[in-house]
Amino acid sequence: MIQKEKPLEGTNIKKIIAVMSGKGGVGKSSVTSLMAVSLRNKGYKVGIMDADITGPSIPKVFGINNQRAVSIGEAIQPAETVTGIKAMSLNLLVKQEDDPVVWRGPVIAGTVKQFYTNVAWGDLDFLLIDLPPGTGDVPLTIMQSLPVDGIVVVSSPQDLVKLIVKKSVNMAKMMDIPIYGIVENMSYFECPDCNKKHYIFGKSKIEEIAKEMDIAVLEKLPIDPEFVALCDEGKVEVFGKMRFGFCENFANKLEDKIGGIE
Ligand SMILES: Nc1ncnc2c1ncn2[C@@H]1O[C@H](COP(=O)(O)OP(=O)(O)OP(=O)(O)O)[C@@H](O)[C@H]1O
Repeated sequence: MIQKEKPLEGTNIKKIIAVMSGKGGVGKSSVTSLMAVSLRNKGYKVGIMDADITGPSIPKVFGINNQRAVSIGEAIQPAETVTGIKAMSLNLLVKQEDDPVVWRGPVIAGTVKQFYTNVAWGDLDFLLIDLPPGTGDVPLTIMQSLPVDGIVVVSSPQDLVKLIVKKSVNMAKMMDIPIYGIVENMSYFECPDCNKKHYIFGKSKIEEIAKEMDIAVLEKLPIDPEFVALCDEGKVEVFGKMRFGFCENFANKLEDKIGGIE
C-alpha cells in the first residue's frame, strides 16, 4: 500500500474532496469554484487546490491571477480570495499566467503532491481538489497519495451517455474512495422570459445512469450565461452573493452527502 503524504505542521484539513470529470470542458473547474463559494457562504473555511497543472483556471475565476504565492522557508503561502477562500495553483507560481507548463508527467505529479505537503493551508473545513480531466497520472497520484475523503464527479448531458463517466466512477471505486455524487453541469437552460426549462443537449439521463452506477445525483446545474460572465471577470464570489439562495441550496445538498464536519 502507498503511504499517504502528510501536510505541513500546523495544517488541519477536515475533509478533502476531489472533483473529477471524464473529459475536459464539462465545467469541472466552474463547478469546483461554485462548490467553494457555496460552502464559504455557509461559513466554512475552504481551500482549493488547482491540480489541473497544464490548464489551471481557478485563479482567473476568482480574480486572483495577479497574486503570486510566496514561500517562507519550506512553506508556500496560498493566495486568498476576497471572501477568504485559500487557493493554490501553478498559475500563482509562474512568472506570467500565460507561460506554458511543458513538464513531463512525473514532474507534474510531484508538484501536485507538494501542493498538499508544502502549502500552508492552516485550518480548513474543506479542501477541494480540481483534478485534470480524465483518469490519468495526476488523478491517480492524488487518489493514491493524498488522504482524499470523497469524490464529486462532474459531467455534462452529452458526456453522460458515454463510457467516460463510468471510467471516472470505476477509478474511484478501484481506489476505494467514496463517491459523494455526480453533478450534471449545463443540464438545461431556463428561459428568463417564460421560466421554461429547455434541454439543449437532450433530455437528461443522469438519474438512470446514476442509479445504474449506484451513486447519488448531487445537483443538476443550468447553463447560465451570467455565471460564465462573472467567472470570466474573476467575480465568481459576486455570483455567490447575487444568487445566495441557489448557492445555499447547492451547499445543503453537498452537506447532506458529504456528512458532518467534526
Ligand atoms: N453552467 C454553465 N453554464 C454555461 N457555461 C458554463 C457552465 N459551466 C461551465 N461553463 C463554461 O464552459 C467552459 C468550460 O468550463 P470549465 O473550464 O469549468 O471546464 P473544465 O471541465 O474544468 O475544463 P478543463 O478541465 O478541460 O479545463 C468555460 O468557458 C465555462 O465558463
